[in-house]
Amino acid sequence: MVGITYEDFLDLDHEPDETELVCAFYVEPAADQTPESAASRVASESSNGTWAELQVEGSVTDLSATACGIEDATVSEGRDGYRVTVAYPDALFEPGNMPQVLSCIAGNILGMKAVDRIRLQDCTWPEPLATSFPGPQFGTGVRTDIFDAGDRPITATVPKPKVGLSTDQHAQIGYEAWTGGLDLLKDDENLTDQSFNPFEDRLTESLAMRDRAEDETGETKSYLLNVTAAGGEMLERVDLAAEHGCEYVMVDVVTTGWAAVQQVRERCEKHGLAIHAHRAMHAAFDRLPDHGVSMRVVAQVARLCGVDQIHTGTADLGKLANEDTVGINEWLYSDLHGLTDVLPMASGGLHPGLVPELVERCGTNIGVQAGGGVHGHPDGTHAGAKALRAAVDAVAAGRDIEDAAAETPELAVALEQWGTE
Ligand SMILES: O=C(O)[C@@](O)(COP(=O)(O)O)[C@H](O)[C@H](O)COP(=O)(O)O
Ligand SMILES: [Mg+2]
Repeated sequence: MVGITYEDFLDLDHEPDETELVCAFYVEPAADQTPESAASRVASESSNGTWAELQVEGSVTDLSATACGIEDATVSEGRDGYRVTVAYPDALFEPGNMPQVLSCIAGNILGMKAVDRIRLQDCTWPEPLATSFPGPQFGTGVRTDIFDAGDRPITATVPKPKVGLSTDQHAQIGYEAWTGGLDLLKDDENLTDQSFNPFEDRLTESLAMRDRAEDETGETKSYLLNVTAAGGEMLERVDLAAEHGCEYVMVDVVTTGWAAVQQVRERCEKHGLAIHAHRAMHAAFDRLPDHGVSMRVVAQVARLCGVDQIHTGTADLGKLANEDTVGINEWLYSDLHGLTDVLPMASGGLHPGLVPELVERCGTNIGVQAGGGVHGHPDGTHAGAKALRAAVDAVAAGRDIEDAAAETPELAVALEQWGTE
């Protein structure tokens, strides 16, 4: 038997091996703590230690995490902050169980009194753990596997107002957006199965309009159908989406929870459906730079769990606060032990005039969603769609948007209305 205390979880000479999950935390120790004592408490409480000395069998310590790096990283004036690196042994984790992994690295430690602030900033995922998750089926491949978009961004629109439209109105807006050149219709996050626009009616009527639009345009069109609901009900909605010939489902991954996301991934594998991840509530824990869980880690978790597309912000061009859109996108494209990549979706306050700068910052391997930026067009949805598509086509072809506006009056009106900033 050995006695383990917090101090046993600190070893600044420890070199993580390739099987360990390595996490980077931002930590502000409490007044009565040193950086070392705070770091050891982070490693202990996020693996298998606690506040009292424990007498344990030697093998138990094989599951113990190690705080193996402490660097000064003050983010806010007058507050001492540190970048604390913690290495977690593979055996601590249940393969393929994301809630269990998060209960370690983003669990009780976020509420410890030993730290005034703590934020999980980044993870380096080792092969054994990473490959115990399915990853995405399609990723950025949706641009060519589902659409014939080549190297241009795919486009999407959310009917606005967010909720309150009838099923007929919703489907009609879809028709006008699709025939205006957009690839995807997207449900808003709070539109699920309300009486004014019931789920199955919305599904069948929207897909009927989709089929008409495909016939008229000769282009593939699809629908980000929001299946978010309580566990069993959500899986039934996934089955319905497949049954009616939809290529996608949309899930709000944070409000739904990762266990449910993993269930949806399994079901989508069976049907060959792509998963669009919306992230409502993410800002509850990633907005502040010195506490919580970064959007970078949320995106990593979403990729492992198998979403094909995820909202990552507009590189600060839109209406919502964004954290490191470009860095997160690069990670979503990067190699992860052979797991498929993920298509970032830029959304939130976008309009055609912002497309050149968006692509300048994020490249073309993205999705561009505009709700207000399409339906707020002075001439309506169809014109708004034509304007957005013309902007995306022009920028993807390296053309000046003003020149494109000379050929597409709808784009000229949009630029007149909202400018290019
Ligand atoms: O409800 C909205 O605000 C949107 O539909 C955008 O509408 P607009 O195009 O009309 O702005 C999206 O939910 C946000 O973009 C989500 O935020 P994020 O992409 O940052 O996750
Ligand atoms: Mg929305």
